[in-house]
Amino acid sequence: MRTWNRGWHRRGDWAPARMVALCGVLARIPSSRIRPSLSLALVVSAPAAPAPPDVRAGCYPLYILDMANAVASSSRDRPARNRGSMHSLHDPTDGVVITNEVQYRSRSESVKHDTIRIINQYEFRLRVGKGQHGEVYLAEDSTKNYMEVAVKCVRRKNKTDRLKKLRRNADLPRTPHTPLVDQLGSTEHKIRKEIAIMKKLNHPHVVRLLEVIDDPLTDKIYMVMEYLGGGEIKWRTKSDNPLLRVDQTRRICRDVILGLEYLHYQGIIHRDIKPANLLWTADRRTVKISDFGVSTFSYAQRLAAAGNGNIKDDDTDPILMDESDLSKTAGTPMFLAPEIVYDASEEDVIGSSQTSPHSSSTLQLQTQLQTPRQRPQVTKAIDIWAFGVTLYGLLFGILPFNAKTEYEIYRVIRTQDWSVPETMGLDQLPTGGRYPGGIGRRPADYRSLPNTEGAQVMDLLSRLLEKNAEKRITLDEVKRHPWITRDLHSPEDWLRETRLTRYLQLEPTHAETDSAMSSVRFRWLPRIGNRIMSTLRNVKPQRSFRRPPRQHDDEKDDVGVHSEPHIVHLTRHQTTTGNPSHRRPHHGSVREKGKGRRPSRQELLRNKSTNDINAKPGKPFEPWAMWNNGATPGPSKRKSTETGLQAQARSRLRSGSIRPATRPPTANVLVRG
Ligand SMILES: Nc1ncnc2c1ncn2[C@@H]1O[C@H](COP(=O)(O)OP(=O)(O)OP(=O)(O)O)[C@@H](O)[C@H]1O
Repeated sequence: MRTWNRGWHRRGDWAPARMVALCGVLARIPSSRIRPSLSLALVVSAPAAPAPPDVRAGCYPLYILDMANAVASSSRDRPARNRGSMHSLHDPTDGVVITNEVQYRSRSESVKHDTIRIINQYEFRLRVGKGQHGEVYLAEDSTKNYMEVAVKCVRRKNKTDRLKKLRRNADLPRTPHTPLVDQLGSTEHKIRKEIAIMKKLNHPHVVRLLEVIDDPLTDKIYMVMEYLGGGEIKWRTKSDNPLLRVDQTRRICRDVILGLEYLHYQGIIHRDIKPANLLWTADRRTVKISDFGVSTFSYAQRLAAAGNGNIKDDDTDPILMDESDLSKTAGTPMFLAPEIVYDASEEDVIGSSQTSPHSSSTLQLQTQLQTPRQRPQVTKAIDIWAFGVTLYGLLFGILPFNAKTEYEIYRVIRTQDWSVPETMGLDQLPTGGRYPGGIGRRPADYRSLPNTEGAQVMDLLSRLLEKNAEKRITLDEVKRHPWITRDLHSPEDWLRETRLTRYLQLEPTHAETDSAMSSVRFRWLPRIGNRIMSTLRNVKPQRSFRRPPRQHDDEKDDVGVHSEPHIVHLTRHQTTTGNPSHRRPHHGSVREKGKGRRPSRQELLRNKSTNDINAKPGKPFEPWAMWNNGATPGPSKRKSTETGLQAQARSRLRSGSIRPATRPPTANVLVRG
């Protein structure tokens, strides 16, 4: 094996015939023996080899895995049982583990006589959600002290894919120019795009992808994510009244703004911001943006946000480069921005005099709404609109634009103004009416706004729900808006501590990824590992998207800079509380397995989010205190904010009924699906 490696490396060329011959040889070697060293060597020692047209999630480890799979899957009859050790790789660019081998097992539970499904190291507990494309399960990672994770199981192909394939001429030859959607089928393309997007993301207010289990021999792809135990944000009662207090809504908004700001910096337009895609952590202190199923990567936006020198190589991933999706109507109708549902046949200046059934009689709105003459560009501003619709929903328990049919909703979004009820939030604060500064007027300077909650939030809403995308408020302005910073002791501190650059400093350096890779991949093959790493370094030149020189950091910025992302998030929150006793010393790169200490569950729960920046020492922040004060449903109703299944999962986990005291590996049955 070593001789081959040396030979390829020295010659530097790559004859296809040699490749075919080699594949034939490799196919006869048990797959467990050829991974991962050979597959890696195949790629890195063949720099001239063109990337195959069906590069999937784009980053080279997947490409590598595809090559390995091409070889491995040629021996389709290999028994699953003989596969040997799991084949997992860390993607050095983002730390997400890519596993291209699935082992299905099951175990009967001694207590309830349930059968536990096990996929690789993940023990499946309960289904916590079901989306359009797949199901999401609560699972536990047996290799990480039974840490809870969410596993999204998605079928590669669905019925519509098959129908589409039948309609197309399936025998047309593939060329490098064949669109990826045609090569992969639209469902698989969507999953791979979602994965490629999620792999780029690492932020405290964005759900983190931990592992992708993608075995070409199975029809499902598994996305292992951090588990958000608090479930979706519940925002309205059955009778369409708000469920959240106004200050709770503001805290949620602050988290979402920070998450969105990061997404946009990464060039990602989420396209489906709505309460159902905002998930609470188990302690309900932090909200994270989830569901990137219809998200799009915009290279132009990434360039504009990050600057040329800061673009990573994986930003040119072919699956991400397809921006044609942007013009398509995707997302949830009531949250769509006017520029998405633009209709050129409509008059461009529309006089509307609509009043919603919820508006007060003093608010007979007469307004001239201008829609642009030309089809406006679809940009990240659509997320800001959707955020505005979300804010409206959280405040009032209803949505600003509604109608009976989808077509009618789009017309309302394009042409009509919105109105407001007299009160907002569960605490029924007065709104003061839709136009605090007079009908149609919006002060240029926030300081001229009346200093009331109602006047400020109306101003923010009217800037978010601005029909002309070019005039819509930017996220940076939203962050500084007086309603967003209203209850902060020091808005300047908050703005400084939540600066985007602070998260970007957490990007792993080459040294960290190198050590992470060598500890995971090449512990048993150091020489090959070193050679591969040095080749990779040449292939992926060092970029400037790294920590800026330390002398420019102020003291607060220093906190958490070297920590592993999950810990750093907490450190950032600890910093925001200003409580130095919570600060965690640096442990160096936690990516180096076994080094540094992982935080205990108690520590994780103790940490606070930006939400509670005002929490006073000794008085723990409790965003859900309202549930206990008698005016609102009692503690048991607290569970109403969880999905039924999540509540069920929680109580079963608490009672211990779904986790035996010991975990004997009884009756491991391989049930390949
Ligand atoms: N990381 C997570 N932690 C906890 N629950 C989750 C997580 N991710 C998703 N869920 C739950 O599963 C549900 C479905 O997940 P998701 O929205 O990602 O699936 P989907 O197929 O993309 O759905 P959609 O139809 O909205 O596109 C969510 O509404 C949420 O309740």
